[in-house]
Amino acid sequence: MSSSNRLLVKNAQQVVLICSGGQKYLTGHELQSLSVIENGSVVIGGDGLIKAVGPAETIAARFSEATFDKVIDASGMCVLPGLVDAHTHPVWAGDRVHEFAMKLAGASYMDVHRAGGGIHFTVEHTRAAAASDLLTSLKSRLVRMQRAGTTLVECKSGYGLELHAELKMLQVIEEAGRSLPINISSTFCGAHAVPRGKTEAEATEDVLQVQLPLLKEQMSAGNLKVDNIDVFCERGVFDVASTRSILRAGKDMGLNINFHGDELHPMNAAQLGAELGALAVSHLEEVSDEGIAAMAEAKTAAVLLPTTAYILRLPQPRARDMLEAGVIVALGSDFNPNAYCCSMPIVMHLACVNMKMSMTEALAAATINAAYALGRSHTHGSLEVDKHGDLLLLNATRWEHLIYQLGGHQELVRYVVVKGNVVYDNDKTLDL
Ligand SMILES: N=CN[C@@H](CCC(=O)O)C(=O)O
Ligand SMILES: [Zn+2]
Repeated sequence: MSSSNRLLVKNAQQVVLICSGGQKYLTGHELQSLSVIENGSVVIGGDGLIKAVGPAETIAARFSEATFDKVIDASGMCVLPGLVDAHTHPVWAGDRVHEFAMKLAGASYMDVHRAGGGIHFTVEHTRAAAASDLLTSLKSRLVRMQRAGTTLVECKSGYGLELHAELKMLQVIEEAGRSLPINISSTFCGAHAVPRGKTEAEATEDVLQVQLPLLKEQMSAGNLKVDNIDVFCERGVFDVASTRSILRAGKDMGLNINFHGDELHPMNAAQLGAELGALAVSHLEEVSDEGIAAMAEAKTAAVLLPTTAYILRLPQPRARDMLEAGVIVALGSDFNPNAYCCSMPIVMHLACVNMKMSMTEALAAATINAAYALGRSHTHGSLEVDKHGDLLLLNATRWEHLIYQLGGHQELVRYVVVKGNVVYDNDKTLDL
Protein backbone atom coordinates (compact mmCIF):
# COMPACT_ATOMS: atom_id res chain seq x y z
CA MET A 1 0.00 0.00 0.00
CA SER A 2 1.60 3.31 -1.01
CA SER A 3 -1.03 6.10 -0.87
CA SER A 4 -0.26 9.07 1.38
CA ASN A 5 -1.90 9.19 4.77
CA ARG A 6 -2.22 12.07 7.17
CA LEU A 7 -1.23 10.42 10.42
CA LEU A 8 0.05 7.20 11.95
CA VAL A 9 -0.21 6.85 15.73
CA LYS A 10 1.76 3.73 16.51
CA ASN A 11 2.48 1.39 19.39
CA ALA A 12 0.10 2.94 21.91
CA GLN A 13 -0.13 1.07 25.18
CA GLN A 14 -3.93 1.21 24.87
CA VAL A 15 -6.22 2.29 22.04
CA VAL A 16 -9.69 2.82 23.44
CA LEU A 17 -12.12 2.32 20.57
CA ILE A 18 -15.22 2.62 22.82
CA CYS A 19 -17.10 0.25 20.49
CA SER A 20 -16.26 -1.62 17.33
CA GLY A 21 -19.54 -2.81 15.85
CA GLY A 22 -20.95 0.42 14.47
CA GLN A 23 -23.18 1.00 17.52
CA LYS A 24 -24.84 4.42 17.58
CA TYR A 25 -25.02 4.41 21.39
CA LEU A 26 -24.24 2.13 24.30
CA THR A 27 -26.66 1.18 27.07
CA GLY A 28 -27.02 -1.35 29.90
CA HIS A 29 -24.51 -4.21 30.02
CA GLU A 30 -22.70 -2.85 26.92
CA LEU A 31 -21.26 -0.25 29.27
CA GLN A 32 -19.58 -2.72 31.58
CA SER A 33 -16.50 -2.85 29.41
CA LEU A 34 -15.43 -0.84 26.41
CA SER A 35 -13.55 -2.02 23.36
CA VAL A 36 -9.80 -1.53 24.04
CA ILE A 37 -6.77 -2.73 22.04
CA GLU A 38 -3.59 -3.26 24.04
CA ASN A 39 -0.51 -2.21 22.03
CA GLY A 40 -2.38 -0.71 19.10
CA SER A 41 -2.00 1.74 16.23
CA VAL A 42 -4.33 4.05 14.31
CA VAL A 43 -4.04 5.27 10.72
CA ILE A 44 -5.83 8.40 9.53
CA GLY A 45 -6.08 8.79 5.78
CA GLY A 46 -5.58 11.85 3.59
CA ASP A 47 -9.32 12.61 3.93
CA GLY A 48 -9.01 12.92 7.73
CA LEU A 49 -11.04 9.76 8.34
CA ILE A 50 -9.86 6.70 10.22
CA LYS A 51 -8.46 4.24 7.70
CA ALA A 52 -7.39 1.49 10.07
CA VAL A 53 -7.16 0.76 13.75
CA GLY A 54 -5.85 -2.45 15.28
CA PRO A 55 -2.96 -4.29 16.90
CA ALA A 56 0.35 -2.51 16.25
CA GLU A 57 1.88 -5.50 14.46
CA THR A 58 -1.06 -5.90 12.09
CA ILE A 59 -1.05 -2.21 11.19
CA ALA A 60 2.73 -2.21 10.74
CA ALA A 61 2.52 -5.12 8.29
CA ARG A 62 -0.44 -3.71 6.37
CA PHE A 63 1.06 -0.23 6.02
CA SER A 64 4.72 -1.20 5.60
CA GLU A 65 4.92 0.59 2.24
CA ALA A 66 2.67 3.52 3.11
CA THR A 67 3.72 7.12 3.58
CA PHE A 68 2.45 9.39 6.34
CA ASP A 69 2.52 13.18 6.71
CA LYS A 70 3.17 12.63 10.41
CA VAL A 71 4.01 9.71 12.66
CA ILE A 72 3.55 9.77 16.44
CA ASP A 73 5.24 7.10 18.48
CA ALA A 74 2.69 6.60 21.24
CA SER A 75 4.70 4.08 23.27
CA GLY A 76 3.58 4.33 26.88
CA MET A 77 0.57 6.46 25.94
CA CYS A 78 -3.16 5.86 25.57
CA VAL A 79 -5.27 6.87 22.59
CA LEU A 80 -8.94 7.74 23.05
CA PRO A 81 -11.58 9.25 20.77
CA GLY A 82 -11.90 13.01 21.10
CA LEU A 83 -14.34 13.85 23.88
CA VAL A 84 -17.81 15.12 23.03
CA ASP A 85 -19.37 17.86 25.17
CA ALA A 86 -23.13 17.61 24.64
CA HIS A 87 -24.25 20.84 26.35
CA THR A 88 -22.61 24.26 26.56
CA HIS A 89 -23.53 27.96 26.59
CA PRO A 90 -20.16 29.41 25.53
CA VAL A 91 -21.14 32.71 23.82
CA TRP A 92 -21.61 35.55 26.29
CA ALA A 93 -20.20 38.71 27.76
CA GLY A 94 -20.06 39.65 31.45
CA ASP A 95 -19.03 36.95 33.89
CA ARG A 96 -21.06 36.28 37.04
CA VAL A 97 -18.31 35.82 39.56
CA HIS A 98 -20.22 38.12 41.96
CA GLU A 99 -23.17 35.71 41.92
CA PHE A 100 -20.98 32.81 42.92
CA ALA A 101 -20.47 34.44 46.31
CA MET A 102 -24.25 34.96 46.66
CA LYS A 103 -24.91 31.31 45.85
CA LEU A 104 -22.23 30.14 48.26
CA ALA A 105 -24.01 32.22 50.89
CA GLY A 106 -27.26 30.35 50.22
CA ALA A 107 -29.12 32.11 47.37
CA SER A 108 -30.76 29.63 44.99
CA TYR A 109 -30.47 29.76 41.19
CA MET A 110 -34.06 31.05 40.93
CA ASP A 111 -33.57 33.62 43.75
CA VAL A 112 -30.77 35.18 41.71
CA HIS A 113 -32.75 34.89 38.45
CA ARG A 114 -35.89 36.53 39.92
CA ALA A 115 -33.79 39.35 41.37
CA GLY A 116 -32.77 40.24 37.80
CA GLY A 117 -29.42 38.46 37.89
CA GLY A 118 -28.56 35.10 36.37
CA ILE A 119 -29.47 34.76 32.71
CA HIS A 120 -30.87 38.35 32.68
CA PHE A 121 -27.49 39.79 33.70
CA THR A 122 -25.76 37.88 30.92
CA VAL A 123 -28.42 38.87 28.38
CA GLU A 124 -27.85 42.55 29.10
CA HIS A 125 -24.09 42.25 28.56
CA THR A 126 -24.36 39.94 25.56
CA ARG A 127 -26.85 42.19 23.75
CA ALA A 128 -24.49 45.12 24.22
CA ALA A 129 -21.36 43.25 23.11
CA ALA A 130 -19.87 43.51 19.64
CA ALA A 131 -19.90 40.28 17.64
CA SER A 132 -16.11 40.51 17.30
CA ASP A 133 -15.68 40.54 21.10
CA LEU A 134 -18.07 37.61 21.51
CA LEU A 135 -16.09 35.73 18.88
CA THR A 136 -12.77 36.38 20.62
CA SER A 137 -14.02 35.12 23.98
CA LEU A 138 -15.81 32.16 22.41
CA LYS A 139 -12.66 31.08 20.60
CA SER A 140 -10.55 31.21 23.75
CA ARG A 141 -13.17 29.13 25.61
CA LEU A 142 -13.26 26.56 22.80
CA VAL A 143 -9.46 26.33 22.86
CA ARG A 144 -9.60 25.65 26.59
CA MET A 145 -12.14 22.90 25.99
CA GLN A 146 -10.02 21.44 23.24
CA ARG A 147 -6.95 21.34 25.47
CA ALA A 148 -8.98 19.26 27.90
CA GLY A 149 -9.73 16.80 25.08
CA THR A 150 -13.01 18.02 23.58
CA THR A 151 -13.18 17.74 19.79
CA LEU A 152 -16.97 18.03 19.27
CA VAL A 153 -19.00 20.51 21.28
CA GLU A 154 -22.61 21.63 21.31
CA CYS A 155 -22.89 25.44 21.48
CA LYS A 156 -26.12 27.25 22.31
CA SER A 157 -27.37 30.75 21.67
CA GLY A 158 -29.81 32.01 24.32
CA TYR A 159 -28.40 35.19 25.82
CA GLY A 160 -30.02 37.41 23.19
CA LEU A 161 -33.71 36.54 23.68
CA GLU A 162 -34.64 38.68 20.68
CA LEU A 163 -34.08 38.17 16.99
CA HIS A 164 -30.99 40.23 16.27
CA ALA A 165 -29.02 39.27 19.36
CA GLU A 166 -29.89 35.59 18.88
CA LEU A 167 -28.79 35.71 15.23
CA LYS A 168 -25.61 37.51 16.29
CA MET A 169 -24.80 34.66 18.66
CA LEU A 170 -25.52 31.97 16.06
CA GLN A 171 -23.32 33.78 13.52
CA VAL A 172 -20.53 33.99 16.08
CA ILE A 173 -20.81 30.23 16.70
CA GLU A 174 -20.67 29.57 12.97
CA GLU A 175 -17.63 31.82 12.52
CA ALA A 176 -15.82 30.07 15.39
CA GLY A 177 -16.50 26.71 13.71
CA ARG A 178 -14.99 28.05 10.47
CA SER A 179 -11.88 29.48 12.08
CA LEU A 180 -11.00 26.83 14.68
CA PRO A 181 -10.29 23.14 14.13
CA ILE A 182 -13.11 21.94 16.39
CA ASN A 183 -16.46 20.37 15.50
CA ILE A 184 -19.51 22.33 16.61
CA SER A 185 -23.17 21.37 16.87
CA SER A 186 -25.07 24.65 16.95
CA THR A 187 -28.30 25.17 18.92
CA PHE A 188 -30.94 27.90 18.73
CA CYS A 189 -32.05 28.61 22.31
CA GLY A 190 -34.12 31.79 21.87
CA ALA A 191 -36.44 30.47 24.61
CA HIS A 192 -33.74 30.30 27.28
CA ALA A 193 -35.58 32.79 29.52
CA VAL A 194 -38.53 35.15 29.37
CA PRO A 195 -36.91 38.51 28.57
CA ARG A 196 -37.53 41.46 30.86
CA GLY A 197 -40.68 43.36 29.89
CA LYS A 198 -42.42 40.37 28.28
CA THR A 199 -44.81 37.73 29.58
CA GLU A 200 -44.18 34.07 28.89
CA ALA A 201 -46.98 34.12 26.28
CA GLU A 202 -45.44 37.14 24.53
CA ALA A 203 -41.98 35.59 24.58
CA THR A 204 -43.36 32.35 23.12
CA GLU A 205 -45.14 34.31 20.37
CA ASP A 206 -41.91 36.19 19.61
CA VAL A 207 -39.97 32.95 19.21
CA LEU A 208 -42.74 31.40 17.07
CA GLN A 209 -43.67 34.39 14.93
CA VAL A 210 -40.45 36.40 14.69
CA GLN A 211 -37.30 34.49 15.64
CA LEU A 212 -37.96 31.06 14.10
CA PRO A 213 -39.29 32.36 10.74
CA LEU A 214 -36.25 34.63 10.31
CA LEU A 215 -33.93 31.86 11.36
CA LYS A 216 -35.55 29.61 8.78
CA GLU A 217 -35.04 32.26 6.13
CA GLN A 218 -31.35 32.59 7.03
CA MET A 219 -30.90 28.82 7.01
CA SER A 220 -32.68 28.37 3.66
CA ALA A 221 -30.56 31.13 2.12
CA GLY A 222 -27.47 29.22 3.25
CA ASN A 223 -26.38 32.07 5.55
CA LEU A 224 -26.55 30.06 8.74
CA LYS A 225 -26.30 26.43 9.71
CA VAL A 226 -28.09 25.42 12.91
CA ASP A 227 -28.53 21.85 14.13
CA ASN A 228 -30.74 21.84 17.23
CA ILE A 229 -33.59 23.65 18.99
CA ASP A 230 -33.66 24.17 22.74
CA VAL A 231 -36.08 25.62 25.35
CA PHE A 232 -35.61 26.04 29.11
CA CYS A 233 -38.73 24.15 30.24
CA GLU A 234 -39.06 25.17 33.89
CA ARG A 235 -41.57 26.57 36.36
CA GLY A 236 -41.45 30.37 36.01
CA VAL A 237 -39.70 30.15 32.63
CA PHE A 238 -41.40 28.20 29.76
CA ASP A 239 -44.19 25.78 30.71
CA VAL A 240 -44.84 22.49 28.95
CA ALA A 241 -47.39 23.94 26.50
CA SER A 242 -45.08 26.76 25.35
CA THR A 243 -42.14 24.38 25.22
CA ARG A 244 -44.10 21.91 23.10
CA SER A 245 -45.14 24.55 20.56
CA ILE A 246 -41.62 25.95 20.18
CA LEU A 247 -39.96 22.55 19.91
CA ARG A 248 -42.54 21.37 17.36
CA ALA A 249 -41.98 24.47 15.25
CA GLY A 250 -38.22 23.87 15.37
CA LYS A 251 -38.63 20.24 14.42
CA ASP A 252 -40.78 21.26 11.44
CA MET A 253 -37.81 23.34 10.28
CA GLY A 254 -35.58 20.26 10.41
CA LEU A 255 -33.88 20.99 13.75
CA ASN A 256 -33.15 18.24 16.25
CA ILE A 257 -34.94 18.65 19.56
CA ASN A 258 -32.50 18.90 22.45
CA PHE A 259 -33.81 20.87 25.44
CA HIS A 260 -33.51 21.73 29.16
CA GLY A 261 -36.02 19.84 31.28
CA ASP A 262 -36.90 18.66 34.78
CA GLU A 263 -34.01 20.63 36.28
CA LEU A 264 -35.37 22.50 39.29
CA HIS A 265 -38.95 21.19 39.39
CA PRO A 266 -40.58 18.04 38.01
CA MET A 267 -42.24 19.23 34.78
CA ASN A 268 -42.77 15.93 32.89
CA ALA A 269 -40.24 17.30 30.40
CA ALA A 270 -38.76 13.83 29.89
CA GLN A 271 -42.17 12.54 28.75
CA LEU A 272 -42.52 15.58 26.50
CA GLY A 273 -39.13 14.84 24.94
CA ALA A 274 -40.13 11.24 24.30
CA GLU A 275 -43.49 12.33 22.83
CA LEU A 276 -41.80 14.76 20.42
CA GLY A 277 -39.02 12.37 19.37
CA ALA A 278 -36.35 14.56 20.99
CA LEU A 279 -32.78 13.44 20.46
CA ALA A 280 -31.97 14.59 23.98
CA VAL A 281 -33.23 16.20 27.16
CA SER A 282 -30.66 17.83 29.46
CA HIS A 283 -30.48 18.15 33.27
CA LEU A 284 -33.24 15.84 34.59
CA GLU A 285 -32.38 16.34 38.27
CA GLU A 286 -36.16 16.11 38.95
CA VAL A 287 -37.13 13.44 36.43
CA SER A 288 -39.88 10.96 37.43
CA ASP A 289 -39.90 7.17 37.03
CA GLU A 290 -42.40 7.59 34.18
CA GLY A 291 -40.07 10.08 32.51
CA ILE A 292 -37.15 7.66 32.73
CA ALA A 293 -39.24 4.86 31.21
CA ALA A 294 -40.46 7.12 28.41
CA MET A 295 -36.93 8.23 27.51
CA ALA A 296 -35.64 4.66 27.47
CA GLU A 297 -38.47 3.61 25.15
CA ALA A 298 -38.11 6.58 22.79
CA LYS A 299 -34.29 6.42 22.67
CA THR A 300 -34.15 10.04 23.79
CA ALA A 301 -30.72 10.60 25.34
CA ALA A 302 -30.38 12.03 28.85
CA VAL A 303 -27.64 14.68 28.86
CA LEU A 304 -26.54 14.81 32.49
CA LEU A 305 -24.64 17.86 33.74
CA PRO A 306 -22.72 17.07 36.93
CA THR A 307 -21.31 20.60 37.26
CA THR A 308 -24.79 22.13 37.67
CA ALA A 309 -25.88 19.90 40.53
CA TYR A 310 -22.45 20.41 42.11
CA ILE A 311 -22.38 24.21 41.92
CA LEU A 312 -26.04 24.75 42.76
CA ARG A 313 -26.08 21.99 45.38
CA LEU A 314 -29.05 20.37 43.67
CA PRO A 315 -30.05 16.75 44.05
CA GLN A 316 -27.88 14.67 41.74
CA PRO A 317 -29.49 13.42 38.51
CA ARG A 318 -30.53 9.76 38.96
CA ALA A 319 -27.89 8.35 36.65
CA ARG A 320 -28.07 4.83 38.10
CA ASP A 321 -31.85 4.59 37.69
CA MET A 322 -31.54 5.84 34.12
CA LEU A 323 -28.74 3.42 33.27
CA GLU A 324 -30.64 0.52 34.78
CA ALA A 325 -33.75 1.43 32.79
CA GLY A 326 -31.72 1.43 29.54
CA VAL A 327 -31.70 5.21 28.96
CA ILE A 328 -28.91 6.47 26.68
CA VAL A 329 -26.88 8.53 29.15
CA ALA A 330 -24.61 11.31 27.84
CA LEU A 331 -22.61 14.01 29.60
CA GLY A 332 -22.04 17.72 29.07
CA SER A 333 -20.01 20.40 30.82
CA ASP A 334 -22.90 22.92 30.82
CA PHE A 335 -20.19 25.59 30.46
CA ASN A 336 -21.98 28.90 31.16
CA PRO A 337 -21.52 31.91 33.48
CA ASN A 338 -23.14 29.90 36.28
CA ALA A 339 -21.12 26.69 35.81
CA TYR A 340 -17.70 27.77 34.61
CA CYS A 341 -16.14 24.46 33.61
CA CYS A 342 -14.42 23.73 30.28
CA SER A 343 -13.20 20.27 31.17
CA MET A 344 -14.96 17.04 30.24
CA PRO A 345 -12.41 15.02 32.29
CA ILE A 346 -13.61 16.91 35.39
CA VAL A 347 -17.22 16.32 34.32
CA MET A 348 -16.55 12.58 34.05
CA HIS A 349 -14.89 12.58 37.48
CA LEU A 350 -17.93 14.30 39.04
CA ALA A 351 -20.26 11.90 37.24
CA CYS A 352 -18.41 8.95 38.75
CA VAL A 353 -18.13 10.27 42.29
CA ASN A 354 -21.40 12.19 42.67
CA MET A 355 -23.70 10.35 40.27
CA LYS A 356 -22.22 6.91 40.92
CA MET A 357 -21.41 6.14 37.31
CA SER A 358 -18.58 3.74 36.54
CA MET A 359 -15.57 5.01 34.57
CA THR A 360 -16.60 3.01 31.49
CA GLU A 361 -20.13 4.47 31.70
CA ALA A 362 -18.73 7.98 32.05
CA LEU A 363 -16.34 7.64 29.11
CA ALA A 364 -19.06 6.22 26.85
CA ALA A 365 -21.34 9.07 28.01
CA ALA A 366 -18.66 11.60 27.02
CA THR A 367 -17.99 10.03 23.61
CA ILE A 368 -20.41 7.80 21.67
CA ASN A 369 -23.54 8.66 23.68
CA ALA A 370 -22.84 12.40 23.64
CA ALA A 371 -22.30 12.14 19.88
CA TYR A 372 -25.69 10.36 19.65
CA ALA A 373 -27.33 13.22 21.59
CA LEU A 374 -26.06 15.55 18.85
CA GLY A 375 -27.04 13.26 15.97
CA ARG A 376 -23.36 12.67 15.14
CA SER A 377 -22.63 9.16 16.34
CA HIS A 378 -22.30 7.87 12.76
CA THR A 379 -19.21 10.09 12.35
CA HIS A 380 -17.91 10.76 15.89
CA GLY A 381 -17.64 9.25 19.35
CA SER A 382 -15.57 6.10 18.71
CA LEU A 383 -12.42 5.04 16.89
CA GLU A 384 -13.88 3.04 14.03
CA VAL A 385 -12.97 2.93 10.36
CA ASP A 386 -14.48 5.78 8.31
CA LYS A 387 -15.25 7.94 11.33
CA HIS A 388 -13.48 11.27 11.79
CA GLY A 389 -9.86 10.97 12.87
CA ASP A 390 -10.47 12.92 16.09
CA LEU A 391 -8.54 11.64 19.07
CA LEU A 392 -6.44 12.43 22.08
CA LEU A 393 -3.24 10.94 23.37
CA LEU A 394 -2.61 10.69 27.08
CA ASN A 395 0.68 10.65 28.94
CA ALA A 396 -0.51 7.55 30.82
CA THR A 397 -0.48 3.81 30.34
CA ARG A 398 -4.12 3.30 31.37
CA TRP A 399 -6.96 5.46 30.05
CA GLU A 400 -8.69 5.61 33.46
CA HIS A 401 -6.11 8.20 34.57
CA LEU A 402 -8.09 10.77 32.59
CA ILE A 403 -10.97 10.42 35.08
CA TYR A 404 -9.06 9.42 38.19
CA GLN A 405 -6.72 12.43 38.27
CA LEU A 406 -9.13 15.21 39.24
CA GLY A 407 -8.08 18.30 37.29
CA GLY A 408 -5.03 16.45 35.97
CA HIS A 409 -5.84 16.80 32.27
CA GLN A 410 -3.40 19.68 31.77
CA GLU A 411 -0.48 17.32 32.29
CA LEU A 412 -2.18 14.17 31.01
CA VAL A 413 -3.37 15.29 27.59
CA ARG A 414 -0.31 15.21 25.33
CA TYR A 415 -1.90 15.65 21.89
CA VAL A 416 -5.34 16.48 20.55
CA VAL A 417 -5.96 15.51 16.93
CA VAL A 418 -8.84 16.61 14.69
CA LYS A 419 -9.28 14.91 11.31
CA GLY A 420 -5.73 13.67 11.48
CA ASN A 421 -4.18 17.08 12.23
CA VAL A 422 -2.49 17.75 15.56
CA VAL A 423 -4.38 20.76 16.94
CA TYR A 424 -2.81 20.73 20.40
CA ASP A 425 0.66 19.57 21.32
CA ASN A 426 1.21 20.01 25.04
CA ASP A 427 4.96 20.34 24.47
CA LYS A 428 4.69 23.12 21.91
CA THR A 429 2.62 26.15 21.04
CA LEU A 430 1.16 25.44 17.64
CA ASP A 431 0.62 28.12 15.07
CA LEU A 432 -2.82 27.09 13.80
N1 LIG B 1 -30.78 26.10 33.21
C1 LIG B 1 -30.69 26.85 32.28
N2 LIG B 1 -29.59 27.20 31.58
C2 LIG B 1 -28.23 27.01 31.99
C3 LIG B 1 -27.75 28.08 32.88
C4 LIG B 1 -27.58 29.34 32.14
C5 LIG B 1 -27.16 30.49 33.00
O1 LIG B 1 -27.35 30.45 34.22
O2 LIG B 1 -26.63 31.43 32.41
C6 LIG B 1 -27.93 25.61 32.47
O3 LIG B 1 -28.15 24.71 31.67
O4 LIG B 1 -27.45 25.39 33.58
ZN1 LIG C 1 -27.88 24.68 29.79
